[in-house]
Amino acid sequence: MAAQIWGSEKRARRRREISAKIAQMPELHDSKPLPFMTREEKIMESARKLTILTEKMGQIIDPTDPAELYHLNNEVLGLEGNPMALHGVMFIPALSAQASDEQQAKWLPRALRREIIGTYAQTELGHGTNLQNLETTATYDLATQEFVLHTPQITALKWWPGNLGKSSNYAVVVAHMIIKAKNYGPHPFMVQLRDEKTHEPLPGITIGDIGPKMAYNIVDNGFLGFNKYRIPRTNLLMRHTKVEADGTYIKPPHAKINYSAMVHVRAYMLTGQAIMLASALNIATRYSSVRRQGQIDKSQPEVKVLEYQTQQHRLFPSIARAYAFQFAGAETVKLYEHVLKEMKSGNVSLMADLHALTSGLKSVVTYQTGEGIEQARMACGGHGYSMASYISEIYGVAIGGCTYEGENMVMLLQLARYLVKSAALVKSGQSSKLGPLVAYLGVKSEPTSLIDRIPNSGFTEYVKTFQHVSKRQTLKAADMFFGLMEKGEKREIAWNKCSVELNRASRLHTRLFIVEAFVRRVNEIADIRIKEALTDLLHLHVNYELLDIASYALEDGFLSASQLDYIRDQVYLYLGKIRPNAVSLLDSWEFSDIELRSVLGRRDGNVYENLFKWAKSSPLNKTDVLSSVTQYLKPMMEKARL
Ligand SMILES: CCCCCCCC/C=C\CCCCCCCCCC(=O)SCCNC(=O)CCNC(=O)[C@H](O)C(C)(C)COP(=O)(O)OP(=O)(O)OC[C@H]1O[C@@H](n2cnc3c(N)ncnc32)[C@H](O)[C@@H]1OP(=O)(O)O
Ligand SMILES: Cc1cc2nc3c(=O)[nH]c(=O)nc-3n(C[C@H](O)[C@H](O)[C@H](O)COP(=O)(O)OP(=O)(O)OC[C@H]3O[C@@H](n4cnc5c(N)ncnc54)[C@H](O)[C@@H]3O)c2cc1C
Repeated sequence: MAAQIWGSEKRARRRREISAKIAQMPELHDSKPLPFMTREEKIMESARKLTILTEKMGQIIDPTDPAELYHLNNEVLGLEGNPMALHGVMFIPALSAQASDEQQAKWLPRALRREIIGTYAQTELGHGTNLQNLETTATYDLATQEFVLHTPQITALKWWPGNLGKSSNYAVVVAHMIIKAKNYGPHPFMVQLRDEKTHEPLPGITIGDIGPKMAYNIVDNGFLGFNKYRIPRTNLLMRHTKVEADGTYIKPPHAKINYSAMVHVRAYMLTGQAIMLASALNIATRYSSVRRQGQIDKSQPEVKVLEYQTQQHRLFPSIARAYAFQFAGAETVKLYEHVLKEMKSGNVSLMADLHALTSGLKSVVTYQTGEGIEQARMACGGHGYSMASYISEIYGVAIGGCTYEGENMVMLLQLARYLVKSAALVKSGQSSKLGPLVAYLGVKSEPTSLIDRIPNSGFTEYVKTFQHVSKRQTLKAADMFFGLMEKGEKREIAWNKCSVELNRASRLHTRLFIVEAFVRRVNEIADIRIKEALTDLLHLHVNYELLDIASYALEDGFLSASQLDYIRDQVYLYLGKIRPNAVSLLDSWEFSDIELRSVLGRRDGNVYENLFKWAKSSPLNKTDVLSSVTQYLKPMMEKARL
């Protein structure tokens, strides 16, 4: 199963080897539990491990393999981030995709050797989503052949970029490029921020940390201001766009090609989210198979809480989602790598499809991951609320994904643009022009769903039902939009008035893609036992998801009430079937105790001993009487007794 999850036997084996090596290297372990550290201590601890990794990485992993790097990162540095998180996730990808060959030769080897630390500075205090209204300017000075970076007012301060505050000395900065008083829109520039020897900010740069966040606090998200700060013309990233010495602007082959670093993260973060969801579920499911509370049959002893149907219903559909996200994520990364290769050689024809797909997936996956992690936390009762479970930290990090790389509502609306264009093709009889991901919009569906009507139809009728509801909602939302415009509404106003319906269409389309990716994967599996276990999980997935969106299929009578009863019964049937495999389905992800960082979810299952040991090690327990008591509470009580 691990091979299915991680993509191959070899990958699963390598993960085990890497975990085993790390287990033997105490210098790479947390020196004490992270929840007992201050933010400063955590940052220090992370930097300590990071430097050891820079020295020893080659002994543990193949540093050119992103999957091995990611695993090493999760084990050693953990999901709370590290001082170079953005260096790998965005700075290097931005240089790789947007710098010219000559620029790459100058900067990439230095970045890869970690001679310099970089980040991606785009968002500002006043604008994140609406890139067209960023305020930082890069004005070309023809006389010196330099760009002058400037922050005209407080809202133009860069705000949020990870590791910008204290760790990075370089950044890819996105600023509006102005040449001879003409604004060419946001463009990426390579900018040195700090002196390479002293790490002091360079003159003209104001920089710092934005303060503690809901989670992800090892990362020093930062602010940055420029006071007429000059950089050479050749620091504009020039793979696709060029500015010649005389100020001539050469436009890129696609207007949004400079957004590629964002698409990179959107494509890769899906598996990151799947891992966080599976981690939280692993903790909760292990704990639920140890925790005994109450009886189902009063004549019998207390049961493991995992025997309760409500507990299974809380956890198992999310187990199915974690697998589904992992499989959909693997497909998306493949597509991304293909499009990136094409893009580098000038073929931009697939960019729109990739953008639409990743925008939808990013939104649905992060939202459902957050839901699943929070349910996992509640499924642990009181102990879920303790940092000993570590689930609240996992939640805090994962839920950030709903916001970063494009706020979810906004990204769903990006997919909706693509769906509305596709709907227009269908309506004008040009269905043959539809891309493969939306081809179903042009296919006539049966008048009613055939779920429960055709024996041994596998998952086909489920997929057709998802296609039907997605198509119907897309066409309905598009009709509403076109209708408003026909009535004379301005395009943008009409769009806003339909945006809730449009986003519903985007979610349904994305959920269909996720279901199809799961079906495709199960169909490919040769090993009969693995296929059987995943088929059970897929049954739960399609029935649970369909029940969740049933109102869309009921409103036009595509599904009947009796079919809905059947679907509901199937959910209950598969909850029971999955119960014996539940812990194994999560243990198959092979997270080590070091990586999970959860006292509650340790592999040994000694929950109570571990919790008591952990509580005793709390810094508050170093002394029996705290100074808060001697200084305030004791005098208060004494005064009251007089
Ligand atoms: C095995 C390895 C695993 C590695 C895993 C790593 C994963 C790590 C996981 C977890 C760890 C946590 C790590 C945390 C890192 C945090 C990093 C966070 C970094 C950031 O947040 S950076 C800042 C991100 N900011 C945004 O995303 C801003 C969002 N806004 C936008 O993207 C745009 O403004 C917009 C897309 C919303 C609108 O752009 P705009 O220019 O105004 O364009 P429109 O007018 O709306 O559209 C015009 C037209 O363009 C099309 N289009 C837009 N974008 C693209 C694109 N990227 N590609 C192609 N086409 C695009 C759009 O669809 C329109 O087309 P149309 O006119 O409809 O045809
Ligand atoms: C953990 C974390 C890490 C980050 N790292 C980085 C980084 O490394 N580099 C970087 O540059 N940035 C980074 N960011 C910033 C992040 O990319 C932005 O916060 C994000 O893009 C959302 O933009 P915003 O904050 O402007 O939200 P806003 O756009 O102000 O969103 C507020 C609300 O307005 C709604 N809204 C906005 N526009 C529209 C619209 N057109 N239609 C409908 N509704 C709309 C949104 O849906 C939302 O409900 C990070 C953020 C976080 C939380």
